[in-house]
Amino acid sequence: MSSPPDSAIYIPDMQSLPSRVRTICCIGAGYVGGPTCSVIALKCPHIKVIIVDVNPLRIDAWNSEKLPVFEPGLDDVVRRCRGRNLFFSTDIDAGIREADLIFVSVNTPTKTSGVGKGFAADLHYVEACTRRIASVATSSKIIVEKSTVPCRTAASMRTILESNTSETEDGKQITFQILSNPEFLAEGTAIRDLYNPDRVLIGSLDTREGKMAAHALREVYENWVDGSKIYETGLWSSELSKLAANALLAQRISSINSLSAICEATGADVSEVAHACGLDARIGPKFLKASIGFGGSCFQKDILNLVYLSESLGLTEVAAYWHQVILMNEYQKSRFARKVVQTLFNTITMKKVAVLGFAFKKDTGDTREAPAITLCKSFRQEKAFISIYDPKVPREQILLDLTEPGVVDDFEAVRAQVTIAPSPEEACRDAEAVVICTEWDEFAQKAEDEWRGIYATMKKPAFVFDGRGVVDAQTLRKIGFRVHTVGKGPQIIDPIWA
Ligand SMILES: NC(=O)c1ccc[n+]([C@@H]2O[C@H](COP(=O)([O-])OP(=O)(O)OC[C@H]3O[C@@H](n4cnc5c(N)ncnc54)[C@H](O)[C@@H]3O)[C@@H](O)[C@H]2O)c1
Ligand SMILES: O=c1ccn([C@@H]2O[C@H](COP(=O)(O)OP(=O)(O)O[C@H]3O[C@H](CO)[C@@H](O)[C@H](O)[C@H]3O)[C@@H](O)[C@H]2O)c(=O)[nH]1
Repeated sequence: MSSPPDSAIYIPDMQSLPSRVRTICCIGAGYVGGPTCSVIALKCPHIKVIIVDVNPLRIDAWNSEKLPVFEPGLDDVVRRCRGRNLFFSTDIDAGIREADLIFVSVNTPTKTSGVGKGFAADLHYVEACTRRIASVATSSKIIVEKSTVPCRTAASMRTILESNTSETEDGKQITFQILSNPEFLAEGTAIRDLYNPDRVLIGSLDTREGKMAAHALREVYENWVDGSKIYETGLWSSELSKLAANALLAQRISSINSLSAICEATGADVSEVAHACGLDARIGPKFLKASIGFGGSCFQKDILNLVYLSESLGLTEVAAYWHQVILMNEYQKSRFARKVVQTLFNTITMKKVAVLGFAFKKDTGDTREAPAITLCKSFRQEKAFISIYDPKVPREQILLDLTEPGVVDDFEAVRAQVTIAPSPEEACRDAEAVVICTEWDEFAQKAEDEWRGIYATMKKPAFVFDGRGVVDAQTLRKIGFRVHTVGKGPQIIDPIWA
């Protein structure tokens, strides 16, 4: 450390922040870090992008022909940049040292033990990255929170970084600026969303250095995003906006799903109700598709996080309000599972149930919080035989998802009860019911003849439970199927009109 000059207040000589970004390191090569930083590499050929991860298998896969994440368009992006200005590596320290700007894009799951268990975000991966950056950085850097984090996480990161800063070789103290830049991509449309985002949010401290750092990140995005779509806010607003956006989106789904229950009981049609409501420009048509419930790694986790934040702030009513969105989602899943059992004469024991689709939505192989898991687990409890077909989810992943952790011999029990079919036709052969859990195009576009073929191989009466509203119920009924579609009740003829 350089010694302070005599009789003067010691002000360390600070190494200024990089004003232009030349090298980016992304810590976390997952569903967000991989696609996001691959697109940055594609759109910014003058920037070197290094994506690092602790998981060597994941990095190997990113460096192979079979990427660890299935996402339409992603293969092409990676093929065009990998080895040019895009690199995947397990050498986290080298990546940190080389970068001017570091994205922290690690997982922030819900805590499973300790204080806040079941609600709060587990921030230990974020903290581990922050400490690693502090201990190995040899130059000033811009640190960007890409992970979804609770409001004020940047303050903790800042404290850790400032308590551990070192000096450059020529004795200048290195500095860090933290930005919040939450990611809004949805899986299945990630590349499209990244090419053409509704907005890019950059939160910074309201200081000269904070604004400079935000400007440097803005310049990266301006290589392909119109400047008017880049919205700069304070750090805490940016962090909270991410949780708020997911809570508002999920709330719409729980709202329409709650209405789907009323539709089923009255004979109203939820797709007509959604369309009628969505025609109001103030409501809008998107995100009003009734389903067996929302899944995915984000909605539930982020709302639980918001609930925990509200509780911690003593805002009990606010916490209860948002918690209801999750409770409604649980209700929707269990309501659908109950409907299957009730319709099949109150028992599915020893019956074969075909499940079409296991991913939490179409165009992804991701099964995190997939409603199909809840449904299949409840069919398992009813002692049904389950045959599952999904075009993208690997067999081992499905078996793992259906195994109860910590239950002795459950893996073998799952294998005895669950089969993974190579096609929808195979899954449905000899089944008593078909349950559609994911809206894959191949189910929606199945021709009448193909359904006829499926019908011929099933036990009779043959039932279809459409949890996504994707099949043409009338055509299927014509073939002979008995069809239940979420949000569509039996036509009740009121005696007045009969
Ligand atoms: N999945 C989505 O669609 C999505 C969208 C927007 C935001 N987010 C948020 O982005 C974050 C990442 O989500 P994801 O789906 O990419 O998670 P993920 O689990 O797919 O990827 C996270 C990666 O981080 C790695 N990692 C963890 N700790 C590390 C460390 N200390 N050093 C190096 N690597 C480490 C893990 O090995 C893993 O590969 C989460 O906070 C999530 O809420 C996710
Ligand atoms: O009208 C709808 C829309 C969606 N869903 C379901 O909701 C879940 C989530 O879908 P979606 O939001 O499209 O996918 P995610 O990849 O989870 O993306 C959400 O979560 C991400 C992670 O935070 C955010 O970045 C995205 O903006 C946000 O849409 C899926 O199970 C969908 O099937 C419905 O049931 N009805």
